[in-house]
Amino acid sequence: MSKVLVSDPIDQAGIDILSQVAQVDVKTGLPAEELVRIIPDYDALMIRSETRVTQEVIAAAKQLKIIGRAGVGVDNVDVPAATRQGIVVVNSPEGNTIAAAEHAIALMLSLSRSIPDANTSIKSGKWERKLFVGTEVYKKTLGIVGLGKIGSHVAAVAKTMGMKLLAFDPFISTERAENIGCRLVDMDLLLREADYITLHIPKTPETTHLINAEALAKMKPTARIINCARGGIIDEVALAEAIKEGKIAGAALDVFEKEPLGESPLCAMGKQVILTPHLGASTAEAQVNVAIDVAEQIRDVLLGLPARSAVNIPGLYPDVLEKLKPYLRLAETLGNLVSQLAGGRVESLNVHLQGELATNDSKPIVIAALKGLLYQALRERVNYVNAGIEAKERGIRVIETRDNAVRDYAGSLHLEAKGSLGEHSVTGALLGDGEIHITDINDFPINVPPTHYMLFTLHRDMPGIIGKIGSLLGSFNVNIASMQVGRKIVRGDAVMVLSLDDPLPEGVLDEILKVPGIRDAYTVTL
Ligand SMILES: NC(=O)C1=CN([C@@H]2O[C@H](COP(=O)(O)OP(=O)(O)OC[C@H]3O[C@@H](n4cnc5c(N)ncnc54)[C@H](O)[C@@H]3O)[C@@H](O)[C@H]2O)C=CC1
Ligand SMILES: O=C(O)CCC(=O)C(=O)O
Repeated sequence: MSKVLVSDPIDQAGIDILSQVAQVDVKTGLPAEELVRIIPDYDALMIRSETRVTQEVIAAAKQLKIIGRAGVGVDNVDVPAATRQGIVVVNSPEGNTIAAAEHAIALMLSLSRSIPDANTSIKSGKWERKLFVGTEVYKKTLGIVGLGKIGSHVAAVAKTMGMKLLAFDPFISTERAENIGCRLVDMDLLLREADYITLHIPKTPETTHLINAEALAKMKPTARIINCARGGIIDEVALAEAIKEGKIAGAALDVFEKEPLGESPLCAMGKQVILTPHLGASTAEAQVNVAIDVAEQIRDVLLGLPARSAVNIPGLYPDVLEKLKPYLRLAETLGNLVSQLAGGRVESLNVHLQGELATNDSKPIVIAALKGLLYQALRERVNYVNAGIEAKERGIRVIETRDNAVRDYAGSLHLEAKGSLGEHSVTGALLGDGEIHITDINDFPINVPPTHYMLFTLHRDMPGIIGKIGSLLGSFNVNIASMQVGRKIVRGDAVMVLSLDDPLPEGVLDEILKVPGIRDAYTVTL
């Protein structure tokens, strides 16, 4: 039975799903060295934001197949190291969107009405009404940095509160921003015009200290900033300084450069600063959502199925994935077949997508073909995560061509491998019921389903040759399940494809190659 380690607090709904397929060990608050010590035992790791999955943890995780982050940000996981090791990293891109957006709005309103300090004041027996006169957000300008899932929901809520909306996001169109009710502007203008700024971007090298002393100096002295995205996007030292010097009016932070926060100049500041301990996703609803979302993906991967929100393999929406699944099987089978025909080192792979396959996102199909192509070399070590990297590291050039005209099948796939021992090609398609058929080998038309043991010959089309091969196999007690011949002209070159019930015993291939008229023969195991 598979083993899953849950190293951060996760809702029981997720544990229940994992328990259907695995032994689940919940061990939270593990010191780093303890995680490194026990991780070799586990097939899957489920975390939130506390556990740091470093290169050292990944190097020790010899049988880990998947890391599930019950949340959005995967900055606590060394994703490149996981990818190199073929470990899928999944997250829950939408499970906590509403929670994080509502927390940002709550912080904005708390800042404008000093709610935390007013609460502390009254509970200490005071009645300080004058001290807590606030400002309204109505008709004020909100600058949203990052108009993705959370930023868009913040926009929708802020709009209904009568706020004017500016947005900075270099990766979305003006039209999309306008549909959400935002004016897309550059960062400089947003900093200068906004009364409130809220950050909803990932932490990347480009966004680290995006809000530094220089940016803070551009803001209005009455402006306030909210960070519910990632610590480190704001330079905390520069922020404390800017508030102290009256360059801006205040800030609310849920995330910090170092978590837990510990000592910080921000802690000593009054009602202008509100701090929460990374609570953006901490609602009952969001925790159930992310736990279920990620646990289902871990369960699927442990059962050998693809994950719907993997961050280090081509991302696919579930409905697209469902439609592509049979084609992924086709691509993998053909990749495996063509690598066995090629026999030696493959230098380039031409992937030609035909018909409806050409209209889909082709990246997963190419990855599946590479996974199949590398299977003989890497066996279980190759997967959807590392197939692209492994192919690149082996210097395999991948050429992709496409033709969306529909021919004999709704969609078909043609793979052409060039390598140290020559050139080979295979074409395959799906029948109506999803069954895979090989429709072409080295440009000879055939029509056979792939089977576990197969024999392919290239020979001269001449009387008696089929009988001779049949008798030869019979003499070695190899049973033929089906046989088909493909040729272009009568008595020219031809291919023969045999599905066998048994593997070919050693030495039989040499005997086949001695049969007059046989030019080449290949055994294939799929
Ligand atoms: N405080 C908390 O507990 C939570 C924090 N988060 C964080 O919130 C952030 C946003 O999450 P989502 O909206 O789900 O992500 P998303 O991927 O839907 O949106 C991110 C947006 O940022 C934009 N962006 C990327 N680089 C940018 C740049 N340099 N300048 C401006 N825009 C840029 C992207 O185009 C995208 O539209 C993430 O950092 C996530 O980790 C998410 C959930 C909970
Ligand atoms: O797991 C958490 O509580 C943090 C959520 C978060 O920061 C995220 O989803 O990016």
